Amino acid sequence: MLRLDDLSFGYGRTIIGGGLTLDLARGETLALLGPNGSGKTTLFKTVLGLLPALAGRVLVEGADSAGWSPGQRARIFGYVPQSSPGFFPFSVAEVVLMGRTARLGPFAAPAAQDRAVAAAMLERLGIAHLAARDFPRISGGERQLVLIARALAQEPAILVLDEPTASLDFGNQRLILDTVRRLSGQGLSIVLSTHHPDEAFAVADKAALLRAGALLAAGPVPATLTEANLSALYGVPVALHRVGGKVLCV
Ligand SMILES: Nc1ncnc2c1ncn2[C@@H]1O[C@H](COP(=O)(O)OP(=O)(O)OP(=O)(O)O)[C@@H](O)[C@H]1O
Repeated sequence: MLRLDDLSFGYGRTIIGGGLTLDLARGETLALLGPNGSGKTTLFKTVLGLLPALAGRVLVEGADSAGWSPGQRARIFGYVPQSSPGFFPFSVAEVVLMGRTARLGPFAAPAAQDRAVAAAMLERLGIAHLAARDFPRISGGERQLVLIARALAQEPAILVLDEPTASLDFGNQRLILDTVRRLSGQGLSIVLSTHHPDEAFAVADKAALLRAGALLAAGPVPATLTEANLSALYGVPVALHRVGGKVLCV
């Protein structure tokens, strides 16, 4: 579905990272981990086409995405950026409907079909009851679900989530992770960044460890999220404990 082929990324002439080769199949979830400033968001923006690749390629089902229009990209990639306060002065239903913009022609207004898709995405995420609520007045966890619904309203093949659980309480973190798991089970490919290896163990099939813009390790979670790799990534001793079928990172 998605292949990063020897990709370099950065801002203008400033290279933040390079030499990345990664693969993501349909329905797979990839967790990207790395210290602050290691280049996770810059990499995401490059994959999404918000920044041009400085070298290498972003391939979607074998096709190089370099020349794609924003509309073409929006039909492949749904993006939920790092959490932001509830600044949209709109209802939840309107925020989700905005996700249909990429599917509309120039100057076209949303049609009944677009409203139906938006409503279906609210249902899919279990938040249909919030439709009429003011987006700025719902909880942080609910807002994150609404933003995921908005990205899904684009009907993308790949969902990119930048630290989707940051600033959420424990229960809402769980809610978002369960949602990620469910969506990948429905065939969506998902790339997410996180500062919590536990989360990668909980939801991801693959992990990529980014240190100073370079891949320290990448591959299936059990082989990649090892004590040695995580200790090297974060520069502190990391121990993994298995408790009730889950892996906890200490
Ligand atoms: N617009 C920009 N121009 C130049 N450099 C930038 C720009 N935005 C970010 N950087 C730099 O790029 C590097 C990587 O930043 P990035 O935000 O991609 O890291 P990150 O891994 O997502 O960090 P965090 O975990 O803290 O969110 C940092 O050194 C940052 O200062």
